[in-house]
Amino acid sequence: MASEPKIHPSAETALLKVRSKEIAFSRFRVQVTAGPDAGASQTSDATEFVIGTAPGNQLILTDRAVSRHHCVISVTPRGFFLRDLGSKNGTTLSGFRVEAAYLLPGALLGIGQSTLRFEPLAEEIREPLGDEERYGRVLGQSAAMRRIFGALPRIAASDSTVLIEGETGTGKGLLAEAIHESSPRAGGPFVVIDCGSIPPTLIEAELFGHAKGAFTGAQAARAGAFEAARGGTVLLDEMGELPLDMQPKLLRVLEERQIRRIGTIEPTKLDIRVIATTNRDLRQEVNRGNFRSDLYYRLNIVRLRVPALRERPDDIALLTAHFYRQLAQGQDQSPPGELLEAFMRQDWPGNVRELRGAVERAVLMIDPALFREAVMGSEGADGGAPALPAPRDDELSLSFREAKERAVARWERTFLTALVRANGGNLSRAARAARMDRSHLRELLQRHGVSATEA
Ligand SMILES: Nc1ncnc2c1ncn2[C@@H]1O[C@H](COP(=O)(O)OP(=O)(O)OP(=O)(O)O)[C@@H](O)[C@H]1O
Repeated sequence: MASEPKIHPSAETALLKVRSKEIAFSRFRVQVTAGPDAGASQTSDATEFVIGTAPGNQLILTDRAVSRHHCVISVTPRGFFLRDLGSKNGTTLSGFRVEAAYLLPGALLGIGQSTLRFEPLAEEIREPLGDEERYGRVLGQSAAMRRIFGALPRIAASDSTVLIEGETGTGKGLLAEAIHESSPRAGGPFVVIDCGSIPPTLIEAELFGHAKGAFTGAQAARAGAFEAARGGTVLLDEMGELPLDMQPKLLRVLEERQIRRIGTIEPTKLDIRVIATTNRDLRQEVNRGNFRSDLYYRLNIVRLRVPALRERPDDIALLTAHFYRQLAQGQDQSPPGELLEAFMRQDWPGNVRELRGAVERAVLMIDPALFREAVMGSEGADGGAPALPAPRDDELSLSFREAKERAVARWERTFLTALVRANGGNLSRAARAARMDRSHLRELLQRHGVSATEA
């Protein structure tokens, strides 16, 4: 993602104001002054304004040299931020090609054959901020998260398709689950389909199911994930990874609300709600030809963008305290001040997931008993090798994905500690023994707080 340049501080705050119960942001107008759409003009009514030829954009142009989702203008605390969305012919500002820039009043943008004039208005739009610092199991006290919490009750009550965007580890999956749990479908199933991890050859059968004998190995009829989610919600996780040839089939399901198992002719009616998550900008994927525009349009009914943790440092203390309470089992329940201070200074490229891992390591370092338990595990049946720890009671209420994530992290730590110990604390020997790349092992050890000597 393009880094945001600094602008004069006086231009800040006027654009996006956070008050105790609401957030207010300035409106602006974009007018086409030259090109095939000359005379067209549009005023913003949200914090994002997308310009391109696809339906669903805020300003839709017919100019054939313009991409489907060409560029976006966002209202940020620092200014009106213009970003090219990987368009084919690029975006210019006063004759210079730009990836991203802050716009000043009267700025002239060049896209395709068209020239557009940007003008801020003296009007503002207000949106409510939630009072609560949580929604279901999703915590947050930053304005960005409270803005999402403010919108969620309405979103959860509806049956609309939701697209959740955000970097890895920002909590998209947790948010999707919270929407399901506070929706009228809460009593129904919540089925997660990880589009990124199912091999392309299996994905159709996983989603739609199959009839008996539909292909070699199909000994019995089997329902797919969509049928399993009847009366509930389907989470299409990592939607951007869905192979292109599957996309029209999924589009049909969303449009017709019915599926056909592989090998059957009769359609089955579905009563499901769809939530999709992605850590890619699907608009860029549409421009690149990796994602179908019509499917994006179908998914993009309600769009939520979960900000990266570095964009909402106000959440770090709350999340650290929460994870600390969860993990420190019976110890002094508040995280040490120095830990918080150190955490506040970090960038967290792995977002909340990385923060959780760091808290877990810190807790283990502080409590030798917990550390021993994690390292020794319970004795396995295979002659004393540390077994994968059994799930803790509190983990049984987690989603399968989350519980597995935690178990794998614990197993990794157990394995690495034993590996380093068995090799006299020597990194190179340990890497050779485990047939691992030395720098990869070093990185893993650092992540888990296990030390080894470099020599
Ligand atoms: N706001 C939050 N409050 C409490 N826990 C959170 C929050 N955000 C994330 N987490 C925790 O962080 C971890 C990662 O969250 P999650 O799997 O939902 O992220 P994601 O954005 O879906 O990641 P990916 O794109 O990699 O699938 C989980 O353990 C989740 O419970």
